[in-house]
Amino acid sequence: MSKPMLQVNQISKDFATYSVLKDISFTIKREDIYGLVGRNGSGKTTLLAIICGLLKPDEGTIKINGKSYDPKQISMSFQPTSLYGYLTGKENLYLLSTQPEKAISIVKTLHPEQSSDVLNKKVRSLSYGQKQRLGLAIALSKKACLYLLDEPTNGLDVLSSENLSTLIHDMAKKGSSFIIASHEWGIIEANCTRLGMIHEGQIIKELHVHDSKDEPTVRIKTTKSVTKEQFMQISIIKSALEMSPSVWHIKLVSKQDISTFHKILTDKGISIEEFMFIHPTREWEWTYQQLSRGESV
Ligand SMILES: Nc1ncnc2c1ncn2[C@@H]1O[C@H](COP(=O)(O)OP(=O)(O)OP(=O)(O)O)[C@@H](O)[C@H]1O
Repeated sequence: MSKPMLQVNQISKDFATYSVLKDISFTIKREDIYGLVGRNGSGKTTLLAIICGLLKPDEGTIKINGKSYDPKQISMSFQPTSLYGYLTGKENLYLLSTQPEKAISIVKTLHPEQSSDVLNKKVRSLSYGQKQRLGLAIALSKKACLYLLDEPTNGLDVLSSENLSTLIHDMAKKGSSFIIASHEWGIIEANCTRLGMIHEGQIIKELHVHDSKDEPTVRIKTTKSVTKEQFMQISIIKSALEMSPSVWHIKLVSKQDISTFHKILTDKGISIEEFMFIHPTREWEWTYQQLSRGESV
């Protein structure tokens, strides 16, 4: 097993009397794309700011490749509000990026058709999404081993989001790691290899996306009402959660069980009118929605 590239050890942070982060620990390996999810105010930005050295934790340590690190090894996405409005996009890149030519090429990659406007117009006349592309280009052009992207798809159109995903994948394949904090499940599903859910100052759940595909979840709608006990008597079912009347999320013990799933249900007298696979990150989306509504999970 490869060694962790990033080690976050027992990080705590209070603002006045409010504990934002409480004893947070997790690790990231080379090429991981780690999705940090949690409702507004859960501490995602605070954690990213601590990891990149902008904010000091009250307790805990951050290590990269087993050593205390130089913040130069980390690149955090640049908020579009930090750009200079009276300069053009290109002038901002020359001022704020350590590799402006690379940043220009990233702007072109994100949205080829609009890149000339984004690079040559004064930033104050650009839309939020166009400024976001400049911010991303500044962050992604820096030579770093870890990239921290805070809400990277805010304001981006579909084309720019898709191109951003391709760019992230390409960089990860070459050895870069990412932490992406986002409320937008499209970017999480398209990219993340691991997820961490932050709630009340702690990471309460972690998911290895690839591993969880071994225990697939299906969403079914039954023609008649079925109880949880009936499902749980079936040996290939690991868990059953009723989402709404007759709509269930069923986790199977193994992906091999998919081929026999229909037949076993039919043998037990359970017929289904709808069936679909659920991507592991989508299961999380429901948990996240429950948390956002203030429900316990
Ligand atoms: N400098 C600060 N001083 C005092 N409180 C702060 C400061 N920065 C953040 N907070 C508080 O810490 C909590 C966590 O904020 P943070 O921005 O980290 O959350 P977040 O998960 O990134 O939220 P969002 O999803 O809305 O971006 C919030 O309650 C916020 O008000």
